[in-house]
Amino acid sequence: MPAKFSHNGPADTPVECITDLLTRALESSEVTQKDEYIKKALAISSGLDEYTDAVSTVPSSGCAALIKESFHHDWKKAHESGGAKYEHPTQACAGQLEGNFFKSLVSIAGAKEVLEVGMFTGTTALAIAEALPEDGKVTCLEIDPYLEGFVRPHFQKAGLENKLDIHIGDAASSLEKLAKSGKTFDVIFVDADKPSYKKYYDLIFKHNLLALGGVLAVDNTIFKGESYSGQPGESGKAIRAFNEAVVADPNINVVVLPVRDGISLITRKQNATSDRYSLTGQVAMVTGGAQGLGLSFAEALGEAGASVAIVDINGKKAEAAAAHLQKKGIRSIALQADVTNPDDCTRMVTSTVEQLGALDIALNNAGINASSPAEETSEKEWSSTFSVNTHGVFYGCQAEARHMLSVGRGKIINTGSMASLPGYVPNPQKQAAYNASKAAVVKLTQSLAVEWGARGVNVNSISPGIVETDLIKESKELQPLVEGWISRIPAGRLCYVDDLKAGMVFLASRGSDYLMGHNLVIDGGQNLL
Ligand SMILES: C[S@@+](CC[C@H](N)C(=O)[O-])C[C@H]1O[C@@H](n2cnc3c(N)ncnc32)[C@H](O)[C@@H]1O
Repeated sequence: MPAKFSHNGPADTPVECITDLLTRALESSEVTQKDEYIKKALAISSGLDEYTDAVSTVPSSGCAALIKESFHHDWKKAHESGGAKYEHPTQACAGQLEGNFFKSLVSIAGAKEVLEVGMFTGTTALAIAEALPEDGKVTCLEIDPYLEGFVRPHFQKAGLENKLDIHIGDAASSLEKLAKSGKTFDVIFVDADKPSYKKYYDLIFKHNLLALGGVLAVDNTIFKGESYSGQPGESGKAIRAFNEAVVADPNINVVVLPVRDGISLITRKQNATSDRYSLTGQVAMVTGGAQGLGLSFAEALGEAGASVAIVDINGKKAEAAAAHLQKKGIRSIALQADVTNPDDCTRMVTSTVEQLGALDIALNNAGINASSPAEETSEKEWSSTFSVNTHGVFYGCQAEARHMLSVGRGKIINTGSMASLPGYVPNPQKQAAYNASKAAVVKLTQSLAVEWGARGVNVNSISPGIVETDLIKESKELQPLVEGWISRIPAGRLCYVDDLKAGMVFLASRGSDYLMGHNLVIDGGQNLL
């Protein structure tokens, strides 16, 4: 009797053919026939790994040498002589096919940062390094210090040492340390002690170590069949529990591929709308971020998951603001820069990239607001207003775009003002220079959006209404104006900072990918009356 399969047809895969042959062998009472079935089944199973290796790309000479050395190293002696922590089994080396698999995965994912949990002799790490771009890195976590000495010379020989970062120690504490550094990874490969898999999985997602759109690959998730058949040992049981927990996680998609001992590919669900507003793993920079609206915007970006560089002309205040964000658990740095100086703008971008690893979001928010009757406005007030509010925004955009265009993505947001709107002029405040400088910001935003949009860089602006700040609450000159303003605001009140924060996150997130050159006016409807 042939075996029965869920598709109701004849055996269709190597495993089904083996199953069919063994079923026939079991049921056959004729010894020669039984042997014949078993031999055929054996030929299929024993030839599979060799065949898949043979018809997949030949590994580089560096990878081939490392695999060979991993299989032939005297691990018993290495352990007994006090070198290696354990007597590693040779089969711990994932081998040629997995090296090939990860090489392809890294290329398909366009990965730059890869994390391997459980390095052993680094054969997969080396294949990954070969596939990474020049500035890519494979970070390897390994508990046995002996293996670092084994692996490094091979990377050196391949000229790839600059792409290797090894952390020796228990993987769980290394993951905690990496999380503190704010790093995220495009591909993570978990292949260490099986009983700790669930712990590693929880740490990876708790600390957002997997970049948005990244892939987590977990090895040995079929675990010699123990995951679904027979009496599993400690590791088999752990893998069973791990697989059950992963498939029940509503936030991810998982597929278990029967590649060698099973590789699970796990990705975050991409269809949740809320995912599009997450800034997890991204790096933002906010000019004029040390106080007021700039600091609130920086807070909003940090609360949505971004690391934040606070840039301000006042370095001390920038440091205090960064410390304030750090206390809230937001990874933050402070940079002193004068946005009216193009060199400072270039430096704030390079320092952010150097210290935080990227620049995904830039908010050009530094601005000044002076008032005077137009007929009396001094040349100094006029030029300083334009110098900070308009020239500073342009120099910022320019420096930011040079970086963002080179990586093909980025979000630039400029702080405009309700005062920029064509049909509205703030009244009775006399601030012609300010109004004109902010109108220029909006036109600049539209122009840059048109120039850079197709190259992956979104440029938009945000124009807040009259925000209820301490300055307004405490100013004797402004207080009498509040009632008049409110009478012309359909929302019936001044704007709260919280009214603006979500708008800022929207402009910074993938949620606004199709929004270009838009001036997001959040003014309670004031410009309509
Ligand atoms: C299966 S091997 C890794 C094979 C490797 N990924 C490859 O592709 O060839 C497992 C490795 O995990 C390491 N390991 C085991 N427990 C660990 C732990 N708690 N923290 C870090 N590494 C650990 C072992 O020393 C061993 O080198």
